[in-house]
Amino acid sequence: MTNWSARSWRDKPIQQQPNYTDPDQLKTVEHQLKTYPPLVFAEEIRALRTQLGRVSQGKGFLLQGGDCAESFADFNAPKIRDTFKVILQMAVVLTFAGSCPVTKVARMAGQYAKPRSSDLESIDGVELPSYRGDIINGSEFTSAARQPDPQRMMQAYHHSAATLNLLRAFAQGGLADLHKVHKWNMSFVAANPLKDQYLKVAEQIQSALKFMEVMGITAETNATIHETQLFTSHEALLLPYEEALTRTDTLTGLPYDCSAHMVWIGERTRQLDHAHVEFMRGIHNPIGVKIGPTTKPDDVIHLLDALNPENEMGRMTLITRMGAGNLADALPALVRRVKAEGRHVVWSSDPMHGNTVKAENGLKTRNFDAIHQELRQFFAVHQAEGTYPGGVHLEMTGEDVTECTGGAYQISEQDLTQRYRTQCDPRLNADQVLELAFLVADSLREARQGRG
Ligand SMILES: O=C[C@H](O)[C@H](O)COP(=O)(O)O
Ligand SMILES: C=C(OP(=O)(O)O)C(=O)O
Ligand SMILES: [Mn+2]
Repeated sequence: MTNWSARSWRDKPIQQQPNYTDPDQLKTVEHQLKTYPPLVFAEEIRALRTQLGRVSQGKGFLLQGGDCAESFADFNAPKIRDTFKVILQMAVVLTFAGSCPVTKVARMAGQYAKPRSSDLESIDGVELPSYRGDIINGSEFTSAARQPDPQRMMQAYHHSAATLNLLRAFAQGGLADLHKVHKWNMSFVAANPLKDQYLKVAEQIQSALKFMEVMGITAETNATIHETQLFTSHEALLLPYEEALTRTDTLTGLPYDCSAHMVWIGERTRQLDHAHVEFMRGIHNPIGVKIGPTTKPDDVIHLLDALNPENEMGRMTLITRMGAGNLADALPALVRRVKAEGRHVVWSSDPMHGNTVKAENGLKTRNFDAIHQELRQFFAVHQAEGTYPGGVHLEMTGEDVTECTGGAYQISEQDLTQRYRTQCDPRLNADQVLELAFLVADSLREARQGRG
């Protein structure tokens, strides 16, 4: 790797960073973080890369999801448990529909830094710096809270460590038992106003589980029924933090960003000659890049050249976030070019960020039908181009929030104020996530027809 170091990004232009006023305080925090244990182990990161390599070949599916922004205030076991549960519930439906392994990657245990459209927020004539995620500043609309504070990086580290600890316990300690997860899904279906739509798939899963049980494949005899593997991810936006957690793996001698298994570059910070691309090109994690509706085929190829010059499998996930109205026009040219050049990528769909609208009461929201439509179009484009729709990337929570409109419970714009709790963007609630899983089950089944 030519002229790369974990700090070489510092010589490049950079977007979306806080202005820390006390450079000594920042240095102290960075120094401290560099001495702390990594949050994840390089061998786990390689395991995820291997799985994503299989996904890129059409032999699996990627499910990535969680909060838009995790919050320090909302940091508790039920919240972590409920999001974990809903990721697993969705994964069971997709595993069955696709007849393939589903790689689960949470936007958790580190999703604390946010890029913003505007540097300033103004309320009733008062203007303050925008909230940029709990790792940077506070969301309360006061001048004190909005000051970026480097100490928040330490808090983010400790919150991430505790979250990971609980996720690992849930994944291995019995909460991921396939039968349990399926029972939750049956309860979801039974209570849902549109249950007739979802019942068929749920009953098919029920029969498959029954068949396995009769054949002697049970939680007692088979660990895969009882346990699962959940990886973590976040947008690697705050580079002083990511640099401090980048470590040289003793087994391979290669640098890994050990703040999470997978990290991604956002739509706003993926300029080729800027700091984020520079940082990401040198770490050996699997990485994602968000791809918006104005992206040109050349842009994608240049990004792949910079970030994956050896065209290694499992390294790159292209996360398209086009908007339901744009995807059918914008995606085919990108897919064709990547295919023509024989590049190995996982194509994943983020149907959230291109579908954000402002409700009449001023709250940011997204409509369930637009989200579903973008996903359907994503599958349709790949079907038409003979490429593989490899994953979905969702902003979601296990909580019963009212942030996205629509779905079987027909959340209206007026309902949004009831339980609007997000720190940043509107998330699908548990019911909406599962509905989406059942609705895309058919598209996934079709996409996977004839694949091993
Ligand atoms: O999560 C993504 C971005 O941070 C978010 O969509 C930006 O939102 P904004 O347009 O309110 O700044
Ligand atoms: C900031 C995000 O997305 P994008 O970069 O696609 O806007 C996000 O995933 O929260
Ligand atoms: Mn978001």
